[in-house]
Amino acid sequence: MQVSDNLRQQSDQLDALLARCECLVTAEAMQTAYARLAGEINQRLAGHLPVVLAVMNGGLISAGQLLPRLAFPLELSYLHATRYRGATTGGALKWLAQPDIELAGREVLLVDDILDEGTTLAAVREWCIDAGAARVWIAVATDKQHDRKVPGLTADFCGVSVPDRYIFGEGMDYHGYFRNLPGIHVLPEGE
Ligand SMILES: O=P(O)(O)OC[C@H]1O[C@H](OP(=O)(O)OP(=O)(O)O)[C@H](O)[C@@H]1O
Ligand code: HPA
Repeated sequence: MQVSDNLRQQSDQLDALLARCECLVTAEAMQTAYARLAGEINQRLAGHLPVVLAVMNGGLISAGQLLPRLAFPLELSYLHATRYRGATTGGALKWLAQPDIELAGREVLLVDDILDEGTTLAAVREWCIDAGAARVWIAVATDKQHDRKVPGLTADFCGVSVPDRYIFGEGMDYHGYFRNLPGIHVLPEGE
């Protein structure tokens, strides 16, 4: 099948943009971070039969990296709550899918790619508590450093701290693209 000129041009533009971007955290450093994160989760949650919820879409990669490293029985599901929707600043949170596992009395581990302002994870945590979760834990691949966080919201398990810039890769997108990139990348200043 022929790729349209328009798609080919967009693909070339994304390649050109990526070539100008800086890699903040290498793929190797992320593998080290996932391994440490999984070790911490193993220590805290082994024996608790937690429900692990991947926060889609971004949490897909973090969950995929962490789950094979978790060495205890757990149940897995997902939810989709989004507020950036392809943009680089967040708006209102929209639920697209709710978890299909009964959470009453369960320990729940939310897995996401980034804790930025915390609006998403605060709302998801609240939803889980309303659904009867006994305790909600938060694991994120990255935690952005700034003072705009939802008060009281912190990650229990964090891979790497990142500066206050729009980042992508390891599940995080730039206008819907680059989630599949290993490592954490940042746009050139001012773009
Ligand atoms: O801490 P916050 O400021 O709320 O931002 C973090 C959230 O933003 C991203 O999701 P997004 O809304 O982009 O949805 P997506 O994962 O489907 O792209 C990311 O995956 C987190 O869930
Ligand atoms: O810096 C970011 N990059 C990608 N997705 C995000 N969602 C919240 N913050 C970010």
